[in-house]
Amino acid sequence: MAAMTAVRIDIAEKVFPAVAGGPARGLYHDFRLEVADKSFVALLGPSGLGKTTLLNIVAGVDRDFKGRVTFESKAAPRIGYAFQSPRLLPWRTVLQNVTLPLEPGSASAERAKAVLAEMGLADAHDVYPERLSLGMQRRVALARAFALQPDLLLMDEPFVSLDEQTADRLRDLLANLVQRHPATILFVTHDSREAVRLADRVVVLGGPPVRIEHDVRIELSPEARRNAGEVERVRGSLTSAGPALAVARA
Ligand SMILES: Nc1ncnc2c1ncn2[C@@H]1O[C@H](COP(=O)(O)OP(=O)(O)OP(=O)(O)O)[C@@H](O)[C@H]1O
Repeated sequence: MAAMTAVRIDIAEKVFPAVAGGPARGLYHDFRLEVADKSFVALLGPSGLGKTTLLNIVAGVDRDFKGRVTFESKAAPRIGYAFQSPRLLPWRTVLQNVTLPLEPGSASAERAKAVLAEMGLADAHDVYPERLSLGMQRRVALARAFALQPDLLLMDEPFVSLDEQTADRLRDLLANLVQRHPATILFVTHDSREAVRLADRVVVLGGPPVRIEHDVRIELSPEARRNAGEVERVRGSLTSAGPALAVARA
């Protein structure tokens, strides 16, 4: 049975108007992307192409475009957004940062504590963000995103500017979170290894205007995803695959 679609993105036109004598920037023209329910889709593409703009459009933060974003299940879905920087409130504790976007109540607090425990942060509830390493702050940001139980989770290079070991540990934590709490995820990255390691579908973008150059299904076991050689093999096939060709390997 075909997977249910969670989100249909249809951008007929997205242009940033000219500023200070520079040219207008036409980023999107007749762009379409359908995201299946509970799928983990990595969007891979060069810097400045328009990936963050796409997430902002899907999040409803940027409404200045022609087209529409349709959520199949709900008219008002809950959308989580994890950014390049963790964006924690410095005057709130770790637990307060995670509970803040949730509905007040003991169920929310318990859920926040449970996700923090999954992230190895059970002892850090009362700590203020400035006392945490960047890696730990990123873990809090992930806990905050998952505690929200979003219908759609948007992630914009959430592991950028970390050392490789810390980034890899966070990728493991994210993969474990997704296994336990299945979610529909749109994950922007420059890093094709990261895309293959985490996603079940990698959409390689080119342009401008942004177009889908390759759309590749990744069917790797959790063990294979932790195997650098296996990730490298699939990564190598990403851009050799024709448009909309599936690379499948159990
Ligand atoms: N508010 C804005 N006004 C004008 N131009 C903008 C605005 N926001 C982004 N841009 C331009 O649009 C282009 C796409 O930006 P965007 O941040 O979406 O790219 P990106 O693919 O996410 O890049 P990166 O991977 O470097 O984060 C860039 O050239 C950027 O300078």
